Amino acid sequence: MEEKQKAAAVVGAGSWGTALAMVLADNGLGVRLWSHNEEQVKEINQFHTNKKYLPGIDLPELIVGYASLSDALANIKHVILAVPTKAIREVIRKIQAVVTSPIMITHVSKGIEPDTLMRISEIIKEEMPEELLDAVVVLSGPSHAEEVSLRHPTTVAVTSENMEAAEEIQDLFINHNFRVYTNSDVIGVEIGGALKNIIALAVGITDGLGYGDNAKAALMTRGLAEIARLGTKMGANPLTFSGLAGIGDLIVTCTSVHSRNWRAGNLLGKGKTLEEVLDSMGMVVEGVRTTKAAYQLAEKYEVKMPITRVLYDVLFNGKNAKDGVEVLMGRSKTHEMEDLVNILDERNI
Ligand SMILES: NC(=O)C1=CN([C@@H]2O[C@H](COP(=O)(O)OP(=O)(O)OC[C@H]3O[C@@H](n4cnc5c(N)ncnc54)[C@H](OP(=O)(O)O)[C@@H]3O)[C@@H](O)[C@H]2O)C=CC1
Ligand SMILES: O=C(CO)COP(=O)(O)O
Repeated sequence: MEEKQKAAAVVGAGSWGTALAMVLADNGLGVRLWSHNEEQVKEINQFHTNKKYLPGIDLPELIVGYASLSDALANIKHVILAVPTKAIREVIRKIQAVVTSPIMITHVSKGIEPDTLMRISEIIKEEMPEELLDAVVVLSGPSHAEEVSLRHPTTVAVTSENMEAAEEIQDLFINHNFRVYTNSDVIGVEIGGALKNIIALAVGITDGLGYGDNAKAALMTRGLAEIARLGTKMGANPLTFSGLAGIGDLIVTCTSVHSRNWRAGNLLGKGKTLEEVLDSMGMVVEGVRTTKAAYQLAEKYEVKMPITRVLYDVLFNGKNAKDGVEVLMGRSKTHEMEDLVNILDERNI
């Protein structure tokens, strides 16, 4: 039975929200799992499953499905926000309309809003009245829901402008299967988590084209270089990109069969259109919108992001994927580290 002081709410019952609800339930918390889909709520409460998003997994009984957001959030301090980036604003507006006392929001989504170029923590702070927001925490890192739900060893990082809040969330989630580190670099953690999806799409494409591991390693390494260049120019700590939210998440997303971004890229590389691919996925492929946002960020911050630019042309301007690889391989010769070193010099790091 849920005790009021030992409960948390997870908003969004997709694969990640449900897997994280399981971690919290394993830690003894009553978890209110909100979904906008009433049928799914019934399934969670009647059968303790969420078959569409985590097939074959039995959910702990401490997880209770809620169709009413105000009931789910009543007397709750900890809210875990687990919807795709494009739904964040809409859902935050719904949350702020029903909460009456301050909440701590932990967001676990990986994206950047195109056009506004805002990170998710910035959107949350813009939409939530200050008096209702205790703190915003970000949880990110190499963590496929499918493996977390099987209680396989997983590591993530949490960050916040309020490090006491980040430590509170570390305590809430950490257990023997799910190890949580703190990191004080909010920009780096959010940029690393969002932009690795672009590179996973690109790796999926080259795998789909039949290129091998050399191409994969090249995209991952040079992809991390361009993520680090942009992130550092935006104010991130460059070391964050060698951590869980940087290289860690890049590795898992570019190499795992679970990755929706890699799978979508793979289908594109095999000749499917973007529309066909997105229709067939049934789950969010964050990297597509993030490619647009990162392309705009590269323009704004005047940072070289060749992989992002080529992927943008493949996704949105009809460029042939093989020609895109030609463009990347045919660029004028350059130094491996010089651009990042120049950015570090500009920032006196
Ligand atoms: N899956 C994973 O392993 C991981 C995912 N993430 C990140 O977590 C975020 C969520 O991803 P994930 O759970 O995988 O996505 P899924 O596609 O698995 O699920 C998304 C969930 O959000 C719901 N949703 C979509 N739009 C709205 C809306 N407007 N209002 C309310 N609910 C909505 C969906 O409902 P419906 O069923 O009706 O579509 C679904 O329940 C993404 O940013 C992703 O990058 C981060 C780490 C790991
Ligand atoms: O972020 C993830 C793993 O850390 C999930 O990646 P996908 O969205 O590509 O499945």
